[in-house]
Amino acid sequence: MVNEISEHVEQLFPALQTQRRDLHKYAESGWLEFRTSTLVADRLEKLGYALKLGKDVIDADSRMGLPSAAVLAEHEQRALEQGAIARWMPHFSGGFTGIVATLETGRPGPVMGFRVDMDALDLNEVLDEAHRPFREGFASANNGMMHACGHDGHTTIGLGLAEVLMQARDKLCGTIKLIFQPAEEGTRGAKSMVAAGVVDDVDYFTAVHIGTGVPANHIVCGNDTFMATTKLDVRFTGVASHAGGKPEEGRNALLAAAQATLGLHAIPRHSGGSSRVNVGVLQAGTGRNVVASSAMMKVETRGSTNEVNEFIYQQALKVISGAAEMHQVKFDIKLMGAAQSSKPTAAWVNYIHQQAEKLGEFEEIIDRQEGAAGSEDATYMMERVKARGGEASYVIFGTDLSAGHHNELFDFDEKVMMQGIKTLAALALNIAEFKGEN
Ligand SMILES: O=C(O)C[C@H](NC(=O)Cc1c[nH]c2ccccc12)C(=O)O
Repeated sequence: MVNEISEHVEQLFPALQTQRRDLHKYAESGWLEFRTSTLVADRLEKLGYALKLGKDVIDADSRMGLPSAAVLAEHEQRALEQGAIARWMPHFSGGFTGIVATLETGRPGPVMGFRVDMDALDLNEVLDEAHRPFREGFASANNGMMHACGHDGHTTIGLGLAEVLMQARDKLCGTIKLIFQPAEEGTRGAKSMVAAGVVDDVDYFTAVHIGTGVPANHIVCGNDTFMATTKLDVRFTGVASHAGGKPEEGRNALLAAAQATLGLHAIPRHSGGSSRVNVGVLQAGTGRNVVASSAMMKVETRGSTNEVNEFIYQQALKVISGAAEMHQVKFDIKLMGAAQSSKPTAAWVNYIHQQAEKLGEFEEIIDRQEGAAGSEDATYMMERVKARGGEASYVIFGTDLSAGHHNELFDFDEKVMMQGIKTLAALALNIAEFKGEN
C-alpha cells in the first residue's frame, strides 16, 4: 500500500508544484483567503468530498483580528478579478473563509482530522532575480501579502492528501475530516472553528507545518510546547495642541505609547517558564509641530505555559494603563488573537513515528522537539480533541529554506509537500496498526 501511495504522490508532483505556485502568487492574508478558499472548495467538491463551508465551520463571534467590512469587500472583489470561482464566494463572503471536507467510508472506524492553514503574512515579497518565486514568475501579485511561512505548501498538502485518500477510499475505514483553516497568523482563526464544533467528533487530530528550522528529510512527530500568546491592538487618545505655543494644553498620546513600549519590554520574566513581549508596530502623531493626540500599537505577549503568558498579559495591562495615566490620555485595548500552549499525546507521536519509519523517506525521525519559540492556534483544536479523550499532534516536515519564516525572501523546497502527503496518507490508511500505546 505504501508503495502505491508513494508512486501516486510522485506522479502528482508537477500538479502539486503548479498548485502551490498559484497559491503563492495570489497570496491572501487572514480572513481574506477568498480566492484560495473558492479554489480549494471547488477542487474538494470535484474529488467527491462532502463540504461544510463558511459559517457552518466558523463561529462568527469567536473570530479575532477580523478586517473591516470595507477591507473584506475590497479583497473579495480583488479575488474575483484574480480568478476566484464566483459560485463559492457567498459561503466565504464577510470573512468566513474556512472549509471542512469529509470522507465517510461507511466502515467502522475513528474520525481522523487533518488540519492545514491557508493564510499569507502581511509582508512585501522581494521582487528580485535572486529570489526564485520572482525569477520563475510566481512571486506575490498582492502588495503587502506574501506566503512567507509555507501555508501555500500546507494548503497544497491538504489538497494532495484529499486526492490520494479519495483514490484509496476503499482501503480506508471510519471518517476523514480535512480542515482548511484561515487566519493562523496572529492566531486568529482556529478558536472560531473549534467554537463551531469542527473537531468535536475527532478522535485523532494531526496538524502540519513545514520548515521552522527542521532540516530537509527530517520529521518532527510531535512539536512540543507551543508558546501561549495574546495579541493586542492598543490605542491612546490625547489632546492635540500647538507644540511651540501651547504644549501644556496637549495630552501626548505619542509619549504615552513610547512609555508603554519601554515598559512592556521591561516586564520582568517569570520563573515558571520562558516568555516574550513584543511591540511590533507603533504609529503616532500627525505633524512635527503638533502634540500628538493619537497613537496605535500592535503588541503581543507569549509564555511557554498558559499561566506564564497570563502573568505577562496582566503585567502588560498594568503598564499600558500606567502609561496612559502618566500622560493623562485615554486608552483602549482590543484582543486581536490568542493561542494556548499544548503538547502532543505520546501514543499519537509513537504512531506517527512508526508510520514515518515504514515510509523510509526520512533521514531522521524526531519524536518531540520544543517549538522554536513559536505559537500556533492549532493548539485550540489539539486541546479540544485531547479534552474528549482523543489523540493529537503537530507534525513538522523539515525542508531547505531560502530564508527564515516571516522573511521577504522565504521559499522552500517543494518536494517536502510529497513527504507530507505520503506521511498523512499513511496515518489514515494504516490506522488499524494504531494501538494507543504510549
Ligand atoms: O503568534 C502567531 O502569530 C503565530 C505564528 N506561528 C508561526 O509562525 C508558526 C510557527 C512558528 N514557529 C514554529 C515552530 C514550529 C511549528 C510552527 C511554528 C508565530 O509564532 O508568530
